[in-house]
Amino acid sequence: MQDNKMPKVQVRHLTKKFGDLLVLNDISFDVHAGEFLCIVGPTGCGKTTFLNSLTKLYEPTAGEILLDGQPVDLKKQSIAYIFQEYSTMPWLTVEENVGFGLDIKGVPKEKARVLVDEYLEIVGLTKYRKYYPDQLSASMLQRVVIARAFATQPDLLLMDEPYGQLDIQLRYRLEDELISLWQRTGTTVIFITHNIEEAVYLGERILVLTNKPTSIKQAIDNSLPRPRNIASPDFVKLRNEVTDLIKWW
Ligand SMILES: Nc1ncnc2c1ncn2[C@@H]1O[C@H](COP(=O)(O)OP(=O)(O)OP(=O)(O)O)[C@@H](O)[C@H]1O
Repeated sequence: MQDNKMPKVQVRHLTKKFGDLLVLNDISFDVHAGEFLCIVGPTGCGKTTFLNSLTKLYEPTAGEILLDGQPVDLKKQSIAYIFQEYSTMPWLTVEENVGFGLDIKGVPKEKARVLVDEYLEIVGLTKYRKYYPDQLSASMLQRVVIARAFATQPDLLLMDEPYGQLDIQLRYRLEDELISLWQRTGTTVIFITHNIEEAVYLGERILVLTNKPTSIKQAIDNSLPRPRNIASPDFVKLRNEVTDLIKWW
């Protein structure tokens, strides 16, 4: 049986060097099951290196990352990854794109069909299930990617600046949809962004990173009630606190 108190992710003394370049410098933190954690840090501080260490693309120079108390093993544990570039497959329809991760995981066809239907419905794409990516708008493409990630019911969802290129209105809408999916599914999410307002809008906790060699400058709890209002005095106060911590300029 799973220990409910055990953190979902345990990062212990994670250090990563490329040759002589020290990028991640002895980083330790936990992510709780079902938490939405935002990480903000300056350009080039090693956010992608951190995610690549989580997904085992890079071996840490020192330290370790545990998922559910075990060293990450992608054969047994699933990590979904959403980044800025739309990673839809142009030769597959919307429903095939959403089902792709389930196929890879070997989910039986009937169960996969039910999950695809459910997640298409949640993101409002049921009507477009037979469309191909080049027939969709930017927001619809992003919804396909989100539906595909959540449908696999991952142990952990990593998001790397997914809305960095989108216009602001669309970003707000997609952020709200993301929060409602997260609340509905209880998925553990690590969300990386340069955007302080986005981090305060989304995160239950915000890790602020330093410049390279990167360590954690501060972890800030964010218990602002949802839905959050970016113009409310409490929101602005917290956003200013995070901004003050980040003297990148
Ligand atoms: N495979 C690699 N080999 C050598 N150096 C690398 C490698 N990957 C990353 N680096 C270096 O590590 C540092 C951190 O890069 P990384 O891409 O992780 O930063 P980032 O915080 O994600 O950047 P950005 O904010 O631009 O997305 C950079 O100085 C980069 O040049």
